[in-house]
Amino acid sequence: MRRARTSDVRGIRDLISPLVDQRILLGKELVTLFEAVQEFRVAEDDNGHLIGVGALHVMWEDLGEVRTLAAASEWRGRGVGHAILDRLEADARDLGLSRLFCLTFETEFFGRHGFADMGSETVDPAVFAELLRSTDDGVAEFLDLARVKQNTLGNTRMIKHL
Ligand SMILES: CC(=O)SCCNC(=O)CCNC(=O)[C@H](O)C(C)(C)COP(=O)(O)OP(=O)(O)OC[C@H]1O[C@@H](n2cnc3c(N)ncnc32)[C@H](O)[C@@H]1OP(=O)(O)O
Repeated sequence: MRRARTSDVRGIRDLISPLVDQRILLGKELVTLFEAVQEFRVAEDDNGHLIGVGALHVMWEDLGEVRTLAAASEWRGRGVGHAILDRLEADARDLGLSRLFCLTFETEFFGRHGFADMGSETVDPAVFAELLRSTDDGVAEFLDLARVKQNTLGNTRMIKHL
């Protein structure tokens, strides 16, 4: 497990692209992945092939989002996802975050990691107003804004208090 490098970005795109086609993950342009490379952790096998990815995006002083978490299909059920999520949580604590959001179909997997349906949990009105200034879709999903309803449909908005 290590931080991603720019040379990983095409591999990250290839690992997630079948999941994007299945509408499990949101599609990201290559330029967006390069811009976000510092957010990514990658897991690799003994030969240096990518077997899992995951990203942590900071949204506010205390609040972050787990994004684009995926294990290569032939590696699922072998602990890769849990290891990456543990690492992202440690990164979140190091950054001073105390709440982690995610939007997912994988409610059992995240539930076993201490995430729970966030229901109507939100932020105080002053912070809400500040977050509304963001153009980031993940922030809009956290706020449950109408403009991203097509992304949130069928997914569960989950949160973990660190
Ligand atoms: C915010 C978002 O990114 S949401 C999108 C989430 N990603 C997706 O839906 C993409 C498609 N799915 C995936 O890529 C994967 O299924 C993930 C990322 C959800 C899970 O990754 P995996 O590597 O398969 O999970 P992992 O193997 O760690 O855990 C699954 C089960 O495998 C079992 N397992 C087998 N070996 C091990 C091991 N060595 N260590 C831990 N768990 C293990 C456990 O029983 C675990 O069950 P648990 O969740 O009850 O603990």
